[in-house]
Amino acid sequence: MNDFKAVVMTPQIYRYVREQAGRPSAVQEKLIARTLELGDSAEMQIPHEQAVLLSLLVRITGAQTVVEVGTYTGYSTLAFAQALPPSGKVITCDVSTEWTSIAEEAWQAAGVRDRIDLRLGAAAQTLAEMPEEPVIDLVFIDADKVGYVHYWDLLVPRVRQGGLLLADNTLYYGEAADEQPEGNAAAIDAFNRFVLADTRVESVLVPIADGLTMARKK
Ligand SMILES: C[S@@+](CC[C@H](N)C(=O)[O-])C[C@H]1O[C@@H](n2cnc3c(N)ncnc32)[C@H](O)[C@@H]1O
Repeated sequence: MNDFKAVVMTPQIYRYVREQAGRPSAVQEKLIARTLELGDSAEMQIPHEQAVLLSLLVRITGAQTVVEVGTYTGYSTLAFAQALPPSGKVITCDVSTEWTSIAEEAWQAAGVRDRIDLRLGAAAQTLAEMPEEPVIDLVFIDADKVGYVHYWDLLVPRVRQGGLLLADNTLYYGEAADEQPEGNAAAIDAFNRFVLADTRVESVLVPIADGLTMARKK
């Protein structure tokens, strides 16, 4: 077995990867453009190929109930909602009315607003207030990096057996792999170690976009 079997990403290879994900819809194009107008924060939006993966995961797992931590302008929420059956629901948590009002316009335009339950407030409190029954099919953690371990601990008991947990930015620009990561990269490295040691799940870190940890609850 090769010790090193990975493609080192270049702009040309990345363009090729993006082409394989197909084109964003008109609503997605508009949301990407509107988000870019926000300036630096736009880098928080997941790339389109990752949104395609999130939609596929909803369809493959047959998820009905999705919980997302970190809405921003709603690109990932939209990917979940569009893949859900009409009876499905995405509960999405954020603290920003400015960013989520942009999201709400896009969800409305895509005709999926009624599948989305936006909860404004600190995610730790929002999640703690959810019933403790294991009814969630899929979770996506994509908010403040120092909160990941706590969000994970609040969510694992609420996910059904066989359910899927996803966490974004688990490479953190590659800095999580530094010998002595700092700041958010250190928080992500601590999260990655926590997940690896968590006997409630089986997991893998997939090097798509900024790194996506995927875990199945045992
Ligand atoms: C990386 S962005 C989410 C990107 C989004 N998933 C997308 O695809 O466009 C992180 C979001 O987490 C939110 N956030 C940060 N700290 C939070 C907290 N304590 N509780 C809830 N949301 C928080 C921010 O307001 C921001 O919108």
